[in-house]
Amino acid sequence: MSRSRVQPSFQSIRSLPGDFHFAGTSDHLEKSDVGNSGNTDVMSSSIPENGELGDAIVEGTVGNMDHQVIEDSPYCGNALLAEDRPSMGDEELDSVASHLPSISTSRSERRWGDTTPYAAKKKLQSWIQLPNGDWVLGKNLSTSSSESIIALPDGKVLNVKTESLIPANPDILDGVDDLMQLSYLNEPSVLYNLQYRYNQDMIYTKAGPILVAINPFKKVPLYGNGYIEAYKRKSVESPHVYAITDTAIREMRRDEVNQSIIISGESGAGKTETAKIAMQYLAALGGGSGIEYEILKTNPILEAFGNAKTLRNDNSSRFVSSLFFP
Ligand SMILES: Nc1ncnc2c1ncn2[C@@H]1O[C@H](COP(=O)(O)OP(=O)(O)OP(=O)(O)O)[C@@H](O)[C@H]1O
Repeated sequence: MSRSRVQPSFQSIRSLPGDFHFAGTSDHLEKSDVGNSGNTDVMSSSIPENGELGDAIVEGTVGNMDHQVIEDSPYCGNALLAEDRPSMGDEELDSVASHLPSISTSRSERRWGDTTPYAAKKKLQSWIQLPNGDWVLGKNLSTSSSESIIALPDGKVLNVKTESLIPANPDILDGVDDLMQLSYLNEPSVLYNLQYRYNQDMIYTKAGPILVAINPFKKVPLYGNGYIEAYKRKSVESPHVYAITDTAIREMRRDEVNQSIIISGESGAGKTETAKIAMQYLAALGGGSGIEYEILKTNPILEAFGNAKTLRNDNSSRFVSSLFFP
């Protein structure tokens, strides 16, 4: 898998739903000349709301804190002004930034800032939510506790409220197979990671013990006997329904306790298909008579009677509702 950063055109992610706002709202943006940059929708119905990290404040206990600021600490309140930045390339952006009004705040104000000054100093990137709800990845040029200057991939430079910035993860974490590995676990970072993997047909991603599946609405080369054998032998570790099913069956045998796999998602998310993929794995593990496969083959007949076309799903399962709510 390529670890290079996705091209700028992919770096705008639409946030769903439309009425959802968690950090800054659109009024944090002081320039509204940012157009829509190529959006790619990602299923986000099951994505948790932003878990804002990095709000911790380290308080000194001895002496005068003003003299004890550790510059490299992410909790250091030192604002970084445009003129303080090292000139490592980006000359064009630097010159644009220098024409923007200088942003500076008092030391006491800066001390209580979050990790954003640290991100700016290290020339890290941040997510910014545009008025239309899209997330876009920008490069921190300078920041203070109240305002920051951000360069967008399309070359535009924005002056935004610092509190509206969401820290982005370093490039090396692009496409990690477990969201737990992300340094910053927030909505745009999760969406970006899922989209990055989805673009490479990696529709499964772990979130700790949970498996997140993005419905590909197309055939993906992730199933079949070869894969089943590989997961049985544990020769692959990529997140997969087969891996979840394998763990369940092994733990059932080991602990002699029944196991459950809970599959949830909105209509059309792929629950039924996922359940069928899990049953395919169980049938293969069962080996033996092949009766398992015969049972699985009856699915289309059952679906012909029990499924219905709905607005959200051409093949919506209606069995469960009729079972529990006759
Ligand atoms: N892993 C997959 N690979 C390819 N296509 C898939 C996959 N999962 C789902 N799909 C596609 O999405 C469609 C809807 O999936 P599915 O019927 O499983 O949704 P559901 O969550 O069970 O919906 P409902 O709650 O309405 O029954 C499928 O008919 C199929 O076209």
